Amino acid sequence: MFVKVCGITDFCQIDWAVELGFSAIGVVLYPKSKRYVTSDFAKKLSSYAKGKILTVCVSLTYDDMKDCANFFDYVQIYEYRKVKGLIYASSAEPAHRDYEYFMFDASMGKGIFDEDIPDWIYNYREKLIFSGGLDENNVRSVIERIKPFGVDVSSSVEESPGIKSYDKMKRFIEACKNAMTEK
Ligand SMILES: O=C(O)c1ccccc1NCC(=O)[C@H](O)[C@H](O)COP(=O)(O)O
Repeated sequence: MFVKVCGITDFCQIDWAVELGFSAIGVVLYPKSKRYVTSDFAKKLSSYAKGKILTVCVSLTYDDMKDCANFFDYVQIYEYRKVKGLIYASSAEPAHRDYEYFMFDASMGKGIFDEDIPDWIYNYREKLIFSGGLDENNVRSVIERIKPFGVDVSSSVEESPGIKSYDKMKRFIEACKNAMTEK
């Protein structure tokens, strides 16, 4: 299963993600985020990660990231744009199908899990990355119930705003792996 850890702000967090078996790291270019990194630093993180793990640059709009988008494997944005490697993120049903993946996300890094999961989401399973308030305790039921292509996490694997925790990342990925193997 595809598991992305978002809001990576340092090289050692990339090493942890690789060692623990995450599929992708996200780097946030939204200036108001507590996980914001500059475009120059985002490029350094991406070139450090290249070949070790998939890389995603994340912001609300493509304009926030356009000068470093080409350094990443995917771009995750909350608007629809015809761009290479699009992960289209929204909490509403997408009007287009022209994306690599659709991320269901109403949280935008706030750690909010909404129990009220819409029925239309099941139509998008094959390319669905489920996100928003996931943690080591609730991810299993999401995987079992929705059977998404992938999941994404940020807040619950942090020890303080913007700083990831190795132990929490480990417990989260283990919960994902257990959900996939212990059926
Ligand atoms: O992480 C942010 O600060 C952020 C800011 C603006 C847009 C998107 C952002 N994050 C996107 C992600 O992929 C998060 O991992 C996703 O929203 C889930 O976050 P969380 O609920 O904290 O696990």
